[in-house]
Amino acid sequence: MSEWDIPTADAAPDTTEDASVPPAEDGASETAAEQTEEKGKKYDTPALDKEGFLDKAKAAGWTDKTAYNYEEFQRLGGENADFHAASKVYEWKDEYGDVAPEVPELEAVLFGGEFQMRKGDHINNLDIPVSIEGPVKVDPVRDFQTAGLHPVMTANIKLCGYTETTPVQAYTIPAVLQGMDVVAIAQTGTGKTAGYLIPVLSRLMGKAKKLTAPKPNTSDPSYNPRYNKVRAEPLVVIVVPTRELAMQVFDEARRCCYRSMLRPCVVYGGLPMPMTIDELGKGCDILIATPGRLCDLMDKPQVLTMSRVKYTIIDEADEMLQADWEEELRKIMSGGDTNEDADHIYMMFSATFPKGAREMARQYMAKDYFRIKVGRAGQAHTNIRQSVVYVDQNQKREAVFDLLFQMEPGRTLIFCNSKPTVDLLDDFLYNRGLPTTSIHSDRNQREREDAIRAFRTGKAPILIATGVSARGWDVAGVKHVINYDLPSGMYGGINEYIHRIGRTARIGHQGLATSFFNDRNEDIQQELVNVLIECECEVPDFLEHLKPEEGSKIEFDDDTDEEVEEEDGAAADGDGDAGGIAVAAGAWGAAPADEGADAGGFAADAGAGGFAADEAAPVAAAGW
Ligand SMILES: Nc1ncnc2c1ncn2[C@@H]1O[C@H](COP(=O)(O)OP(=O)(O)OP(=O)(O)O)[C@@H](O)[C@H]1O
Repeated sequence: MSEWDIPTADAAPDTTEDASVPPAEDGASETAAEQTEEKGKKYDTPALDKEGFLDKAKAAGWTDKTAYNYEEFQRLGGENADFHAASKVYEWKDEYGDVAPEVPELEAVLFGGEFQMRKGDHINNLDIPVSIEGPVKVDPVRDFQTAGLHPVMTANIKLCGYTETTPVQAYTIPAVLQGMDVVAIAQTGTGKTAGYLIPVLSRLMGKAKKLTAPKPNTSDPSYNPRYNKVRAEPLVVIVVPTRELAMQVFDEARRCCYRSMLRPCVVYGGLPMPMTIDELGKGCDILIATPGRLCDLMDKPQVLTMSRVKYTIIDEADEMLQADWEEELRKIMSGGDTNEDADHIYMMFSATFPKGAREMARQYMAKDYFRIKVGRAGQAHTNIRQSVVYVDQNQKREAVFDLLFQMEPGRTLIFCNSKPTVDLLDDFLYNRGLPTTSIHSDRNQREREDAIRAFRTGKAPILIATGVSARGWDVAGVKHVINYDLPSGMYGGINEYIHRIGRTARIGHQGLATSFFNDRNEDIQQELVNVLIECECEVPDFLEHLKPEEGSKIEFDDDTDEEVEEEDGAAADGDGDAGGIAVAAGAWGAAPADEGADAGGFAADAGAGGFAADEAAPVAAAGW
């Protein structure tokens, strides 16, 4: 095997025998045919019957395909069955002191799952220089034990198996503990969720008794949701753009809140409203929500009040700052009965943060908010081996079928740009004996939850999805992401590409991302080449002409902010103080710059709190 942890199949299947070239799906023009000959390959799949394809898939090591079980769906109550939102959380009783006892059964569910992600062997490849800007210096924390966290939180982190902070966590933890508004940008799969949950929840743990609203004892057998329910008065609101991400953040919050007084709840579209109201009625300190459902609930003051909220966190913030969500976001940030006191802290997180979104974010944040950027906004990392192959439009189905036999079977995520393409490709691969499932926004909530569960557990290791639904997904063991359709401009462009490929190679694992390119994708070809070069991946021959000249720098459209330069100028005219600290901190895990550096590996001396030797590096250079 190469230095990559991505095993290929022993031998690529022989696709030349019994070849029958499938007819073009649409009337391919002569030009397209010529281009296919020039750049792309014709995929000649053996003509097999259904059984033949099934045998081929099994021989390659793919598991049996399992049809979606509609009978089981009905048996479980169809749309009224229990949803992920009803998953068990720690039940706090009044008689506990500050720390509640362990509950081994729940602990096994929360922390012992075989499908929970553990950090991989290539975590050092995430050692990417961090730049920060803020009103005060922040000492990065390298390990959780010395981070000043509540003992219950430290214990929960240990149960999660986290030993060291990731670069983004190293700065978010102390910044939040100091009570600052935060914007953080860091690569996909680098622990941004824990980066906000850990410090926020830890900070609340010490004060929960004082701050939280009274909750009923739901573990009491006499608890009756009809009579005993309370109004939800969350202290923390976390807004995420998709239902699946909401469930995932809820799971991480369930782990972080274990043995604490804080009760997490999740609400999202597709959940029956009575069930949502019942769950909130059990008491809610940490509310994870999709924006539409949250706004609906804000209109029901007997169910939810935002008057106690101390922390509002917007995950996948650049997505949430788009015009489509403007109304909802405005309402969530300052509408209704939202607590607008100065003690309300706002945070935004994402792997991509285009300049326009960064400008918009500023209007919601405190004047002196803390900014953390790991590498460049929208940068991928080198644990993802990106490959771009030319595939003519009418060859894509055969190409993806062929590709699935080139790799050792493993969890594979295939992205298409439209819902009909997802459905058609799922049918096509399923009928060829492959264990597929699919997800998009036209599926009902039960189907969506089932599809994700089947993919997570490996029952259906090939998941076909539209890109939009996949932001933030964190599924252990995803070896391969395939962009069946590249996300050209109208489908989110290069930022969408970064989020999609980021479903593999998370937290120190490695993975492969293969993208099918053809003439329809010319609008992102330059940015794609830039990303390939930045991540030290091969640029294919047909894009070679877009490589920058030897010795010249890659230009990323988005990497400088005029607003920051303006801000610098303004500060210079004013009190001469640039409004705080703006530095390029050292590479994570880099060799200490001098003997005084701590073992944490920051490229500066410990006393300087991890700032790099070139501490005076201006913000503009850091690319804010
Ligand atoms: N310090 C840590 N050590 C080991 N694993 C961690 C650590 N922090 C987080 N993780 C795990 O890393 C995985 C990825 O984290 P997370 O989903 O928060 O990434 P992310 O940066 O939000 O990615 P994306 O931008 O794709 O949403 C999760 O499974 C999480 O449990």
